[in-house]
Amino acid sequence: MATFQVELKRVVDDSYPIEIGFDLMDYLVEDMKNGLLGGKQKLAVITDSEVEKRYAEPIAQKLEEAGFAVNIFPFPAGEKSKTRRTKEMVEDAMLAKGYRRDCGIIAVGGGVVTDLAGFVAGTYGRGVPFVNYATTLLAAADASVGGKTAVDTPLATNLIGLFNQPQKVYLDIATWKTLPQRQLSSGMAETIKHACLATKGEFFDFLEQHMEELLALDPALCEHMAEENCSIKYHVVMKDERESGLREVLNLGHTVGRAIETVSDYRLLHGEAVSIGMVAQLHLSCQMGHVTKEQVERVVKLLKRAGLPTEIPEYIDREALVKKLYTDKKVKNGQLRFVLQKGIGDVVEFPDGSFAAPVSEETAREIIMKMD
Ligand SMILES: NC(=O)c1ccc[n+]([C@@H]2O[C@H](COP(=O)([O-])OP(=O)(O)OC[C@H]3O[C@@H](n4cnc5c(N)ncnc54)[C@H](O)[C@@H]3O)[C@@H](O)[C@H]2O)c1
Ligand SMILES: O=C(O)C(=O)C[C@@H](O)[C@H](O)[C@H](O)COP(=O)(O)O
Ligand SMILES: [Zn+2]
Repeated sequence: MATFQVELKRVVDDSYPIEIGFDLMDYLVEDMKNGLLGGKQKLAVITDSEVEKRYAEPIAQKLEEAGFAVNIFPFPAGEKSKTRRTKEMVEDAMLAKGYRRDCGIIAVGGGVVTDLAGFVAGTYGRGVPFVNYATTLLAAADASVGGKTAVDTPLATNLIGLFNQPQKVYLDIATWKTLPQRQLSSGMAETIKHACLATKGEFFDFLEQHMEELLALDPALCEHMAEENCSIKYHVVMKDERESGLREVLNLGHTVGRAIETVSDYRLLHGEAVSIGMVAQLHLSCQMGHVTKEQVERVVKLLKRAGLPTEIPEYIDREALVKKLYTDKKVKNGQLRFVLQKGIGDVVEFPDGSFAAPVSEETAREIIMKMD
């Protein structure tokens, strides 16, 4: 018998910039000309059917004019496309067009596109570089930053994927003007989540003061919101990229949120599901003495003003919802775990340094059954 030790102490610098502003396509092209994505000349623009004409085509055209070889790989818009099947289809289309390891990927779209394209990038030819060009509030607030990439399976969302950081992220606020109101509200759920878990209430106060103006896309206010969202998210990611502890705070509202998203068969958008999940965690946090009834009401009121649901829809089978909670990635040794809000703008940290509380199935069921 012999034992060898393969020493692979890799020092990786995965740092990257995030550009926030209006109409950022020309900046992307300039960056590409200056060697972003390692100077790769063959580029795959991955997008969805709704975003293709408006944003992916102009980006592809500008890149072609700058001398790059570009093809667009679109898939049908919507969460139901975030699957292994779609990933395979995109990959096969890229293979057929001669894309090999010497290519780069540009994800143009919302969170479904950035999650899927980032996953494709992580496995294509064992990994090629990519950038995210976010075109929804939700992707700008959350999905395009932090390197969680994944696809859904019939069992639940995001079960297959990898941590894979982009080379750069562009948050183009100008794209929000074509977003349907329901999608804008969906992005507002992750924004309110951020306000509930960080900045000690400052960001929450801002959202309370300006919700209607934000939904009406006031430019300066939207820019501030985008910057706050981004700053909250990347500061957490910088401290705990692979979710060994602190990053779990970004999962506030997602224990019930992700479960209800699947049980609704995606009738609920991600942010809508998170909104209902936020209400569930608020009830739990209140029951455990971490938030007051008034604070629960304050958050629920803001979610409603953002156009978000705060009640479990009638068509949801609540017992199925309780079972689905076990697909959550925070589950440890079969134990459900919830991130809990502490007042407004903070979360509960436990003495062992963890950020998710063990919660019995009975307690989780009680909360879910009691909710409106
Ligand atoms: N990786 C992460 O950290 C993270 C964080 C939060 C959410 N997510 C994931 O993000 C996804 C939700 O993202 P989403 O809400 O952006 O969904 P999405 O990508 O499906 O976009 C929503 C809809 O808006 C359309 N659209 C996109 N940009 C548009 C624009 N500018 N104008 C008009 N229509 C536009 C899309 O075609 C789609 O129909 C979920 O799959 C969720 O799991 C990931
Ligand atoms: O970035 C994170 O970490 C998050 O948890 C952000 C969430 O808003 C996002 O929905 C994420 O995709 C959820 O991940 P999962 O690990 O619960 O599947
Ligand atoms: Zn989310």
